[in-house]
Amino acid sequence: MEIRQPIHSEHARTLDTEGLRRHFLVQDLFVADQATLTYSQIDRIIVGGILPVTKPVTFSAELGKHTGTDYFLQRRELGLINIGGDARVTVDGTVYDVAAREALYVGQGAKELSFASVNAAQPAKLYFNCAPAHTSYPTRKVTQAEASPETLGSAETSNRRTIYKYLVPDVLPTCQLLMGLTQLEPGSLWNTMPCHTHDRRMEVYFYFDMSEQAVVFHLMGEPTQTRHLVVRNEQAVINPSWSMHSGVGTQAYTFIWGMVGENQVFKDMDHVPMTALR
Ligand SMILES: O=C[C@H](O)[C@@H](O)CC(=O)C(=O)O
Ligand SMILES: [Zn+2]
Repeated sequence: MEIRQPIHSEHARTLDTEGLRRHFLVQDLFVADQATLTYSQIDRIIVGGILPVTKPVTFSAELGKHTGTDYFLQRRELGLINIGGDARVTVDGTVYDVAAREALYVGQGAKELSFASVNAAQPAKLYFNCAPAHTSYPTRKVTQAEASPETLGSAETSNRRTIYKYLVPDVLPTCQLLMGLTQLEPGSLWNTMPCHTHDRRMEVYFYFDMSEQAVVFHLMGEPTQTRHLVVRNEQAVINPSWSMHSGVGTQAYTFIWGMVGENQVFKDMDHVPMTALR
């Protein structure tokens, strides 16, 4: 498990390209027959990917050492969204068939988890966020139709997109984790502009559905001290609470957002006036 320390906004201002990438960018999320995990000390979120190909992937007993618990989810909850082929996820003996663009919430206390691809030629790709939890809510699958889609933006401003809210209080209870997926329409390139912060929650963006040539210029930093990261397909960015988060691509793309922190009100955002951006 890779550990990322938290970072002060005054430190972040001083970083060059390599420094920004080292602290905020998560690369190589999907490795065949493995689970990759990056543990950020910002709200103690764990960001990861699971790519089962020739055999099911399980969480090793070693992981409990990192969390100081008997097993990985003893005091944690987990949310995943499948961006690959059909998956079969087994949680303490119960099998969940998780197709492309479906999500699975796994409640605190789940002991035995196994992640398999239904067809090795079209392996499942499970992107997940995992956060400390204080109680156990039921494990449940959420389909895209259940994820209260909301389309906003316009072609004129190149930001026409649909936000699918999978793991939000309107759909199911979680301790703190919120997760969803935003899909841009062809020809639209911008996400989350006009932009916002939410001092009460941190947020991770994971970009995918991109060709090898495509990049997203992910914008972050204090609104008066913006910086950018060049992000490629299937890479994630850790955005601290003080950071705005937005992006513009060379082509349309899709991204998964995940938030943890103080409250679960999706609309609780501090909108940044366009005139304030530097
Ligand atoms: O706090 C909420 C998150 O930043 C995202 O949901 C925003 C987003 O998907 C978008 O505007 O496209
Ligand atoms: Zn946000």
